[in-house]
Amino acid sequence: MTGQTIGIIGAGAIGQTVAALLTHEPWCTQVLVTTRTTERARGLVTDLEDMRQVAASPARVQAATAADLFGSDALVICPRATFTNTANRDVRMAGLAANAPLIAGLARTLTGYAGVAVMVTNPVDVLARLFARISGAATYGVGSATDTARYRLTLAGHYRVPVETVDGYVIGEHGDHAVICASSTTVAGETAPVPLDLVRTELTARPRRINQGIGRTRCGPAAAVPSALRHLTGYRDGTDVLSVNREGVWIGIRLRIRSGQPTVHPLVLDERETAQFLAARTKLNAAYQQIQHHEQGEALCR
Ligand SMILES: NC(=O)c1ccc[n+]([C@@H]2O[C@H](COP(=O)([O-])OP(=O)(O)OC[C@H]3O[C@@H](n4cnc5c(N)ncnc54)[C@H](O)[C@@H]3O)[C@@H](O)[C@H]2O)c1
Repeated sequence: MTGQTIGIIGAGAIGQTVAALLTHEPWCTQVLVTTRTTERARGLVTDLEDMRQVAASPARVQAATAADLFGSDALVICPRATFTNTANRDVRMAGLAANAPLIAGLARTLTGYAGVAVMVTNPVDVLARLFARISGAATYGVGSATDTARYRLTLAGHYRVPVETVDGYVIGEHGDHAVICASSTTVAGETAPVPLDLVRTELTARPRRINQGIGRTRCGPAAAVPSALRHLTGYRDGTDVLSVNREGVWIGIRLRIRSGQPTVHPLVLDERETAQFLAARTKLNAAYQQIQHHEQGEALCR
């Protein structure tokens, strides 16, 4: 496989961290950065050039416009509209009204994009669907991978075992309707009781703790992006938990990705988990109805 060019839209906490991580990926030869102001994109590019020189990383970095990104192999979409999030529950869904027009405008600019698009902007499942519907691009949302990582860390802490010995997934919405797949979880190869209340509390507490401490979550979610791109660009085969189109609704599920081609790698769910997954689906579909009108409109950033 030849080196890949990755376009990043949005140079905030996530975009900056993703860009820095990508420059260390052996398969990534170029990173294009576009954000709301040219000054911000240039600032990030200059900082990354310095890093590249110090760290001898292979990827070149360049500021770009959204329209320049047509030539890239994959896109990372992580802008955030300016709004104050005052929600205590369903925190990610609170970005729906503000971020939907932004994502719709970008999708119109990138209509016909032939590469893979990875959505990060929240609510990620709903906005991945919006971007895919308008642009026509193969679009995947990242979110459940971070939930899965947090789940494994929590269980490992609870059982006082190395995290590598925990095998279990969080699917569904990246948000309050996340589905903890407790019935299929194993610890050191054995099924183990999952303290669901503790896990739910920690899935909420971890991002809150990060936000209170450093303003924005960045490293964990950003790391999920190169992990997904490694698989989606065909550099390496692997398993991921991504938000994809399941009968019209984008929702987090486990995928096996071989030679860049994802197939659903289903998890066996018990009755409660199945009901929760269906509830998540219903919620995500209802949220999409609120922003579906953005499928009509004008392009941004051309
Ligand atoms: N899916 C996940 O797991 C996950 C995790 C963390 C954050 N997020 C989401 O990612 C998004 C970004 O978060 P952040 O902390 O980096 O935000 P941020 O506020 O730090 O940065 C947002 C960036 O978007 C840029 N921007 C705004 N409008 C733009 C436009 N029209 N075109 C290009 N760039 C534009 C801004 O200039 C800014 O650089 C948020 O929606 C956040 O909720 C998702």
